[in-house]
Amino acid sequence: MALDMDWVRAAQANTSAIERRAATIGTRRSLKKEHQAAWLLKAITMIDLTTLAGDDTPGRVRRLCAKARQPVREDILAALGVEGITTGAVCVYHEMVPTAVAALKGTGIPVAAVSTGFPAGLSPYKLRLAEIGESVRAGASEIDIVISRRHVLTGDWQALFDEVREMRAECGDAHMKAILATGELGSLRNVARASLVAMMAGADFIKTSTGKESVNATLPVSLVMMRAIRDYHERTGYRVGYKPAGGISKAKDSLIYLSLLKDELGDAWLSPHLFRFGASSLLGDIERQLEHHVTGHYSASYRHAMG
Ligand SMILES: O=C[C@H](O)COP(=O)(O)O
Repeated sequence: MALDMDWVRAAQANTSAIERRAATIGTRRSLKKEHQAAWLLKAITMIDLTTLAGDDTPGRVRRLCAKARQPVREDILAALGVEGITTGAVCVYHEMVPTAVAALKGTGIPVAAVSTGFPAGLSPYKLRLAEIGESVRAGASEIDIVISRRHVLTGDWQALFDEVREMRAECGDAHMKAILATGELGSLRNVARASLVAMMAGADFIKTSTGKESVNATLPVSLVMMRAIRDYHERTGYRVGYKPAGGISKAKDSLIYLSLLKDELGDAWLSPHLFRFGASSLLGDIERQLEHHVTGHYSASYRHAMG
């Protein structure tokens, strides 16, 4: 759609009310026993299993892909009466895309590539756009772009809109997740406005963080972004997905995010098509909790290594 500046300017965020609401989220619901196990299995299907490190190697990426195909030990799944679950996607840097695509061949698990000068988004604009096409041609079917934070910080919504729209066009058939890097946007009001502009420009998902900012996914930010998604759906009929990313490493936290998602956006969003966790180590803790559910014992976390 066109950039609707009246709508963008009208977006506000009452920080103290949002923080109060966020503080109660983890205290209101408690999932036990098989309900907890079922929600944790659901969470696994929504993980973008991620490795974004300078020392990534093909071997590490292949091990991560093996984990994406078989995220939980077979005996634990058998005891739960479940089979055939996988993570939502595997997320890597461009250079690792061909390795991940080959390792996931035939599984239907998509490969997501971080792009556009990730994480800072400050390389030459033309190169940032070209990077998207390179990753799509290498086989990535999901592209996680980073926005120029300065457009938000200077209130240049038109520049942000144009940038995201051009990036969306470069993605072609690939799904685009727009990383807002909320920890660098200065205020929750800016988060609300940037979320709206990214959706107006065609983002399929809005994502909190690269995982490299000093503050990554938080509950207050999630509340603001989910409400922007709800608002956008109510006004346009389009469902945009949500991806909190960075620092989500505990099974308990994943349940809190899913409960917030259900409260704010409803059951339609409880699917990998509309919700993902960007996380490198969350799966290990979830597997550990599932093992505890089945055996009554906790194993050491090193037994649930990711890569
Ligand atoms: O998008 C995903 C993040 O980079 C992962 O962050 P994490 O290593 O804190 O889980």
